[in-house]
Amino acid sequence: MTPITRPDCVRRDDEDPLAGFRREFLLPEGVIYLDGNSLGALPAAAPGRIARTVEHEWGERLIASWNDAGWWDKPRALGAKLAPLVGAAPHEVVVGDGTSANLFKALVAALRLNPERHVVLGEKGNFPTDLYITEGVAEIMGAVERRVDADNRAALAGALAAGDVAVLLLSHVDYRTGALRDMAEITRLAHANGTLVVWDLCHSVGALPIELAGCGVDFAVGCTYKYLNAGPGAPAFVFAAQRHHSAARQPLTGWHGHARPFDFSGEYAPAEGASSFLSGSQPVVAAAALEASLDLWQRVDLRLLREKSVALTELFIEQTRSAGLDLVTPPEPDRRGSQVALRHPEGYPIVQALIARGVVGDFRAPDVLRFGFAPLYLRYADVFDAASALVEVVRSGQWRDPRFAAAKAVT
Ligand SMILES: Cc1ncc(COP(=O)(O)O)c(C=O)c1O
Ligand SMILES: Nc1c(O)cccc1C(=O)C[C@H](N)C(=O)O
Repeated sequence: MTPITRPDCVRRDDEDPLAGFRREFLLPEGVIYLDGNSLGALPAAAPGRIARTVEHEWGERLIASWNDAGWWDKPRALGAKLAPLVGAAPHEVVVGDGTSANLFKALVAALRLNPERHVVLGEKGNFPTDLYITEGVAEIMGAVERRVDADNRAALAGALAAGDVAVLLLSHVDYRTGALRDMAEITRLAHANGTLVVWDLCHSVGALPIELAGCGVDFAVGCTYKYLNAGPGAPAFVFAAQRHHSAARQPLTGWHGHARPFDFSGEYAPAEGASSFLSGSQPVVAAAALEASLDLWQRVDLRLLREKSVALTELFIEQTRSAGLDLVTPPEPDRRGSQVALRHPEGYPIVQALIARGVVGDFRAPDVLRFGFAPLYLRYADVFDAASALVEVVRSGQWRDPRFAAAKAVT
């Protein structure tokens, strides 16, 4: 195979149908940002949208904005905008609260829908908040928590076949390895065993097309600050399948999830659709950034996004092969999300040395170097340069410089 050159990559950028989206993000000069799987870049439209919300809607229009600016309905309006990105109907998704809180609500709702069963099946090595929330839910609900290797189909099938699993919680894409799970097949397997499924979409939404309704998923949650670029701590979302709307009962029954909140009634009555998953007042200013981002996402062809994502990850894997690091991410493109994870015992200083050169990836203990590929603002030439930098840092031993072994950063 002829080696790929930088001019080849520049040519691919020239032909890239998604190339124009890069201009819709504000990116620092001289930085190749491969951490959009942790915190996405800033959409150029977001600062203006936030300023309008603050200065006009809040500053001038004050309380009237709950109605006039659509603040009250924002969780539903944003849910409807997000719905096509996850293959759901508009009324099956609401935006609000954080991923952890929504996980809590979805897991309790699922347990209540399957009262004869008492096990919550999670996955070994899932993102810690998923594990901790599951533990908390199990304790409160008098349920039992079990964990399985989500990438071992026989183990998963065996755990489900036990016949006592009320709900299965899995990440669609693993935050550390980047492994993509077969949502359709696993959901089918769970249902065949009488188990409901909650999918965590944090690392797949905005990275690839998702078909929640098509796969028959029961519930799903996800954040909006990674590939969806809504900013740090941006409101999350929750999906509840239409068929569960009448029976599902989430536990944080606040007034924003009430059927008639302005009756100020003393009794709770759930709102229709996924709206019943809302609890209290939502962060309207933060929602403005998400709205700016989702407006941009309405124009994204998810098939092209996935094609480019696969091409970028392929390119990075190919071009870093000579560095000799172990590939943690599945080599088959259809089994990975939009990230590449590599293993090296000195991963931390290697990532720091790369950051010093303007290539921003991250490190996850104990030894994983993670690189996220956001197809809307990354160019093929960026990926080529980042891969060359990694190979050079590893080969030259530059990472041994004592300044790269400094105290570990929080992210
Ligand atoms: C799989 C997964 N779930 C949940 C979260 C975060 O939850 P929260 O948005 O509540 O901090 C993350 C990342 O922070 C994650 O990677
Ligand atoms: N949500 C984060 C935060 O509030 C602080 C720092 C990092 C994050 C992250 O999103 C981490 C990310 N989920 C990960 O996959 O590691």
